[in-house]
Amino acid sequence: MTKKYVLALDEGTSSARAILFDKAGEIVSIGQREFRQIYPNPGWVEHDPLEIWNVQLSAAREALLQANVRPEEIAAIGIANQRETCVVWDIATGLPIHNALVWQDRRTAGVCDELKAQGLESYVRETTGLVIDAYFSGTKIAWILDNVEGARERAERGELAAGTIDSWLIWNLTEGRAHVTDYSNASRTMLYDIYKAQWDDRLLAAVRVPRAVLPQVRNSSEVYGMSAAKFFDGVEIPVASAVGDQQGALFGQSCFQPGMVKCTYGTGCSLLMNTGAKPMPSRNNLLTTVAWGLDGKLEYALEGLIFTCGSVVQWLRDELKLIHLSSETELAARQVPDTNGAYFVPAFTGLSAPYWDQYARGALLGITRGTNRNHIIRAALESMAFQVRDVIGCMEADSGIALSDLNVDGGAVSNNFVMQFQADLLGVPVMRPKVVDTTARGAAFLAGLATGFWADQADLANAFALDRKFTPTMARAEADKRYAGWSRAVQRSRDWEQH
Ligand SMILES: Nc1ncnc2c1ncn2[C@@H]1O[C@H](COP(=O)(O)OP(=O)(O)O)[C@@H](O)[C@H]1O
Ligand SMILES: O=P(O)(O)OC[C@H](O)CO
Repeated sequence: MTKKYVLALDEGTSSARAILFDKAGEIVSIGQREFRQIYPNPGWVEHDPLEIWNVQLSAAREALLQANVRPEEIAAIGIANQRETCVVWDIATGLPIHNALVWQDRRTAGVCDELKAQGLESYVRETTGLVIDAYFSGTKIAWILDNVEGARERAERGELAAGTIDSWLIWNLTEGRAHVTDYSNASRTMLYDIYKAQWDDRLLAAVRVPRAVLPQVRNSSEVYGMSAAKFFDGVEIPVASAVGDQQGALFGQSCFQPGMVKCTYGTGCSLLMNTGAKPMPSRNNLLTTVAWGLDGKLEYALEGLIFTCGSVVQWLRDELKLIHLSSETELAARQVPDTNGAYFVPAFTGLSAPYWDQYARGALLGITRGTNRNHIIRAALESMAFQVRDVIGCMEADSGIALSDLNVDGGAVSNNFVMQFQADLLGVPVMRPKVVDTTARGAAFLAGLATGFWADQADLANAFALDRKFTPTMARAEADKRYAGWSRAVQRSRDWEQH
């Protein structure tokens, strides 16, 4: 039977999506399921790994059903995952020993302070390209081993497996036949030497993660195993890619050349600049990370990561109940010409790039008796764009490349107000593609390349089709004035949580 499609599993922070792509790189159908966000304590965020696996599988089946596609027609399955979120499970039963600790979870902030006190900061940066922060997986894996009775001993005996969500999904899809991850996901653990492409013994010892629990690190585009027959009507499908979702978006936007940048507005936001075959160290608190590994060769990226982006809108909806639907924010923001001097710093889980302040907390500043609902909604939306401007400034300084335009994607780019404000603030056009599910497209491309569905990257380089270009209209002086207010607001939110 001719293979007509690739199935991408996009396991994000808020939902699990499954998207079928055809040979032209166009979307054929989408299955999507949300899953529970679990907040056991302030600053703690968990997901139920079994729920993730179940919703991901049903999203995949839904995508097939919707388009009336038979499993035999699928060339490969690719995976793009929320990164850093980690699971520890029992090899014999395949059951998790604890909920997944999500990338947003701050419970290991104190451990990170200790690692800094041990003087490991420059070593971590020079080895992993990262800063020491609770965001990364390493200290989360150690926390689970230390807090589930008997787990550490069992881990040392090789009875447990740990991994990011890609590993967890591959393990389940292959029914335990593969315990693997890819270079891009490994590079988010704070345990992986991105220069030598191997787990780093000094960091494994310092963070206290036994090597035995870790997955084998493989190419981002490679067949890791076949999905078990029972999942797709008796048909086994090659599981052929794994990539961190942000890196997946870089690939899905066909940013294959050094200097190309994409910005994904999801729950969090991540800007990645392709820096080619050499890691580019940052002097401005950005991260150096693996973009992907192909045929044993690593390519790298510079990353500006923003913890809280689209989730401000979920917060307005679910906690403040200022809106019923995310899309209402656009209309509300347009009701007012500006925020009336208000700034919202969404440091719900501390501040990431370029501040890396674990103890910053959210702040609403500059409010007066005249501040209304629309001003607050507008300030929340503007915060996404201000944070992106923070990062772009650092990226330009590090790379010496001035941004000419910004390629965007992710769930929040449907908000035209945010996109226009972003263009105004940066003073460059914002380019929104027709396919904003670029994360999934990256995973599909990588899986399709591994199985010969697409011949090579050149086949994919022209896949970018523009939906809308947002051109800056705000005077530069006005944009700079508003940005200066943002910078002052950020300073007020810093080092708030007592520690
Ligand atoms: N119209 C909108 N305006 C602003 N934000 C939105 C809008 N629609 C969705 N979002 C935000 O986009 C995020 C979801 O984007 P998505 O790329 O699906 O995220 P993830 O991959 O993290 O699950 C949510 O945080 C949501 O609040
Ligand atoms: O789920 P997303 O798309 O917000 O992505 C989360 C990032 O991968 C976290 O590093």
